[in-house]
Amino acid sequence: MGESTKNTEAGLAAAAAVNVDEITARRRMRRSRGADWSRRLVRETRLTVDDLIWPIFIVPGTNISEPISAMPGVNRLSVDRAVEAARMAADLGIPALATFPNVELERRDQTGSLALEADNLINQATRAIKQAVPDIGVITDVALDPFTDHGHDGILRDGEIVNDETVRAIAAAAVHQADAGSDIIAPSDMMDGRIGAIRQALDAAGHQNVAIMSYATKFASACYGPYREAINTSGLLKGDKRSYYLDPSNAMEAVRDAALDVEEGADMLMVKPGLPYLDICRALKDNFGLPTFAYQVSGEYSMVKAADAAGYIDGERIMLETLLAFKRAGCDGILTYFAPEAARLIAKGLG
Ligand SMILES: NCC(=O)CCC(=O)O
Repeated sequence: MGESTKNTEAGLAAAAAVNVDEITARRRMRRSRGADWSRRLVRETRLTVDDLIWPIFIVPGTNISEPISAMPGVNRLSVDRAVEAARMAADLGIPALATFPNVELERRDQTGSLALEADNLINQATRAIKQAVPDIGVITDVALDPFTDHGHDGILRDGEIVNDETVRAIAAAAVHQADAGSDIIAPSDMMDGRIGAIRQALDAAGHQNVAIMSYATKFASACYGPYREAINTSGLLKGDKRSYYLDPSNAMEAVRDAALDVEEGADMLMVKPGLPYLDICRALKDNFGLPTFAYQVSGEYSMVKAADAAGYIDGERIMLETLLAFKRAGCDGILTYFAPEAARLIAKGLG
C-alpha cells in the first residue's frame, strides 16, 4: 500500500469518527436559518422603496419616449412624459428622482454655456415636475458634460480641464437649478472646491434649504459607457476623465476627497459606480456618518439586463441582491435605473 493511499484511509476513518455534536455544541448557525419566519426575524438589512432614487433622462420636445439601445428598458423622456414618470414614481412610493438632460448637439459648446441658462432643459423639467408632483424630491446633476461639445465635465482650455473657472460656472448653474425648484444639488464633476462654492452661492441666493449631495467619490470607471449613449456624449469625448475622476486603485484618497466635501458643507455623500466600490461605501459611512448613497450606474444596469436577456442569470433576483448589498455596505439609498422595477417587486414582498 502506497503512502498516499494510507493517508487517504486514515482521513476517511477520521471523517467517519468525527463527533459533530461536540464541535457544534456551542453554536449551530443554521438554527436561525431554518424557517422563513426566523430568517425574517434575524434579518439585519432590508431594502425598502424608501431607499430608491430613480435617474431619468430628459430630451427636448413633447410626447417623446425613446429607447436607449445600450440600456434596455430605459427611455429618454420629453418633459411632459417625465412628469408622467414622476407621477408613476410617486405612486410607487419612490422618494426622489435624479434628472439628466440630453440636449441638441448644436446647443453644446466649448464651455457648456447652456448649463448657465435659467430655463434650460433640466430646469424646465424641474419646474414641470415640482408643479405637477410636488411631493417627489428632485435631485439635479450639476455638471457641464451634457452641455459641452467635448463631453468633459469642465471647461477645456489648451487641452486642460480648468478647475476654478469650472467651479464658478457650476456654482452659478446650481443657483439656477435651485431657483427652478431643485431640492438637492448633486455635483458630479469632481472639480476641487465645488461643494464650498455651491454652498456659498446657494446661501447667497437665499437657498439655505437646498441640500447638496456630493458625488464625493466618482471613479474613472469603464461602467459609464451606456450613460454616454443616453446623453449622447460618447461620440464627443476626447481623451478620458482621469485627470479629475478618482483612480479606481485608491481608497484612502477617496476618503480624503470625501472629507473635503464634508468640510465644505456636503449634506450627503455618494459613491459612484456602486457594486465595484462597496468598500468605499462602507469607508465613507464609517468615517463620516453622513447619509451615504451609491450610484448603481448604467454599465452595472446593462450588465444585469444583458445577462438576464441571454438567460445566464435571474435578472430580478440579481437586481434585488445588488441593491441589498448597498444597504449592507452602509448606504442609506441607491440611485438606480432599476428603481421602478425594484419598487414593484418590493411591493409584492420580494425585496
Ligand atoms: N453624472 C451622472 C452619471 O455620470 C451617470 C453615469 C452612469 O449611469 O453610467
